[in-house]
Amino acid sequence: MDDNILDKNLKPDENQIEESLRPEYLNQYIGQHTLKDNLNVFIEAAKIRGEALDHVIFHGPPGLGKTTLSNIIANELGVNIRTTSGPAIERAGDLAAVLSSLNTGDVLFIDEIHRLPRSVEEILYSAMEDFFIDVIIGKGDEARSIRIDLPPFTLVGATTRFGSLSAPLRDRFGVQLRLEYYDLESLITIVNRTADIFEVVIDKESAVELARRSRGTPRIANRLLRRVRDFSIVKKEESISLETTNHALKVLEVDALGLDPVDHKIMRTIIDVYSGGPVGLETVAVSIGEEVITLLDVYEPYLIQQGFLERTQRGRKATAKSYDYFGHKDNNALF
Ligand SMILES: Nc1ncnc2c1ncn2[C@@H]1O[C@H](COP(=O)(O)OP(=O)(O)OP(=O)(O)O)[C@@H](O)[C@H]1O
Ligand SMILES: [Mg+2]
Repeated sequence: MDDNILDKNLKPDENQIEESLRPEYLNQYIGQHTLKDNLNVFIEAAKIRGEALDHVIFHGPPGLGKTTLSNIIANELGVNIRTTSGPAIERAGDLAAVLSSLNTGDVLFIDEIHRLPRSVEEILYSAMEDFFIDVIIGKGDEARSIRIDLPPFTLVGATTRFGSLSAPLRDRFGVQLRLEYYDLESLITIVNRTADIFEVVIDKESAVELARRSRGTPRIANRLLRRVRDFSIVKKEESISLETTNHALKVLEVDALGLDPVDHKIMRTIIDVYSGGPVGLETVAVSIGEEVITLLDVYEPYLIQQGFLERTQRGRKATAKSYDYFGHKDNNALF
């Protein structure tokens, strides 16, 4: 398949489509009820107090809505948002420049915040805690440090790897929110909402099927819907049928549980080659020719959540449930 449904790197046109699908306010945001309720209280309280919202960190697997929520925070507060990302900020000076351009109450969104270089991260400590930064001007004997005061602002961070954040950085986020995989009902609502925006009609059972096979992830639900829509258009359907949905998902190699060939390779390797484990994820990655990071961020969390994979001190293990599902000779039958 040339086009991986799970790919995190969006093509330019896809980027635009994602933008067009982003809910702008909290009341349009589907699912994640506990998180939403909490966030709503913090936002309302900040507005009543007339103060900047406490710093917020969103963490969880890709495509669940971290970037979307960061933008929603700025919209709800009625402030400007500056967006950057960990890998984009190479030097302390880059961050100092961004910070000193903020206005009172603004949101600074740092995506992939776990990838900030350490020297840059250290600048954030005083900025987050006491709203100032110390900047070194000049070199050698001439070097001196000057203090720049910052307006109160809200740092919003997003990460797929909460565990990789250093403790000092993590502790400076007063609000720490974890996104969970979406339940079926929320995903059905998301599929129907996206269908409305795309101006396509979809059968009820097709929406359920897409929701069921989208790995609890809105981004995947939206992508699958786009692909299925293409099949439906070619067949000149008035409404996306279940038959077309099933056919498209088969062609896209998405199995009945939303798992793809890489999931299958991971589990088959652990079961067949490593007798069910425990085996290090690095070893599995090498065996199947995928990057460890991809397995860690994208594949493993869902396999664990579905009860197929277990993380132990000595490595990953296949569960009894995974033997039931993946242990067949002919796994192609599952697609
Ligand atoms: N609760 C939701 N309701 C409707 N659409 C949603 C919801 N959450 C996310 N989406 C849609 O899913 C897509 C992916 O969301 P988003 O970009 O916010 O994910 P992310 O967590 O930032 O992912 P990544 O870790 O890859 O950066 C967006 O197009 C967004 O509109
Ligand atoms: Mg994002």
